[in-house]
Amino acid sequence: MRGARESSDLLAECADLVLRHGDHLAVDRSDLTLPSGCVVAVIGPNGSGKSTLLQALAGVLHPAAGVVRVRGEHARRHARRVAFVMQSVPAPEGVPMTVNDVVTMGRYASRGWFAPLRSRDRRIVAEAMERMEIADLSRRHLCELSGGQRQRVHVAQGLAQEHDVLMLDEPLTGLDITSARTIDRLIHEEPERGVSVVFTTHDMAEAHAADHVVLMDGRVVASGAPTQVLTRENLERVYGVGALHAPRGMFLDEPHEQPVSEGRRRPLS
Ligand SMILES: Nc1ncnc2c1ncn2[C@@H]1O[C@H](COP(=O)(O)OP(=O)(O)OP(=O)(O)O)[C@@H](O)[C@H]1O
Repeated sequence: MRGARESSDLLAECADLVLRHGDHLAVDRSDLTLPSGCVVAVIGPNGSGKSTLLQALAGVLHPAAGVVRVRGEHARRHARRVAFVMQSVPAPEGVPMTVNDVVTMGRYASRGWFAPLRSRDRRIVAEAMERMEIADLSRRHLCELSGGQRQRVHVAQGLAQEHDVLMLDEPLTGLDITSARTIDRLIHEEPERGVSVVFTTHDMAEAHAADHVVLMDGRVVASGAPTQVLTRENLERVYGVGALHAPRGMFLDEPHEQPVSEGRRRPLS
């Protein structure tokens, strides 16, 4: 696989990728190249293969055909360096785990399950909780938290790993503005710390604010800068003509309108 960029600039390369869940074809033959050190948003309708693609990039789903490379390695080999936060994990009933316990589990990926925690591990856990603004909840049980608080706990668990890629499956879905803002800020801060971020979303404004967008519809339909991907033609092809009430600035190929995002970043406020 050879693109315009050198492999060192690339987060991921997929060639002739086919992804299945058992007999079900979820992602048909697709090629994809993702740049490193930036924010990648994966968008598309329900069932279009966004989560499935993320699972393959995270190395937890093996391709039925084709190759997925992350930082030049087979995705499975790179999986240890990926913090993967799944979509709305339910709180386990009757399991008395505190927020601190759950975030600390993030350390086991690199420390192993039985190695005693060192002060560095505790510091990393504390910092992850600070960043997700859940330090005051650290002694609360997971089942006592709201959905948004729980989502922040799971993101903090991902942050507590030694990761160079953060993958988040619909991290903002169903969240109140405080939780969404905290996670949104983190998504856009991570590249400054050398971490690449890939997340799935249904939020068009979040896609506009990303550095790179992948549009899915049972395969990769388009991939590139938001201005190249979020065009009227592409979005109508995937979501259907006239299916969307298009707010001002939704189609980035219509320059007479003011884009939702200006510059690299459009923080939630
Ligand atoms: N574990 C599974 N077993 C069988 N089929 C699955 C499984 N997970 C997903 N699928 C199917 O694979 C296809 C892609 O699903 P996927 O979850 O990747 O879509 P998505 O774009 O993330 O959807 P959503 O926006 O609704 O979360 C869908 O048709 C879905 O029904």
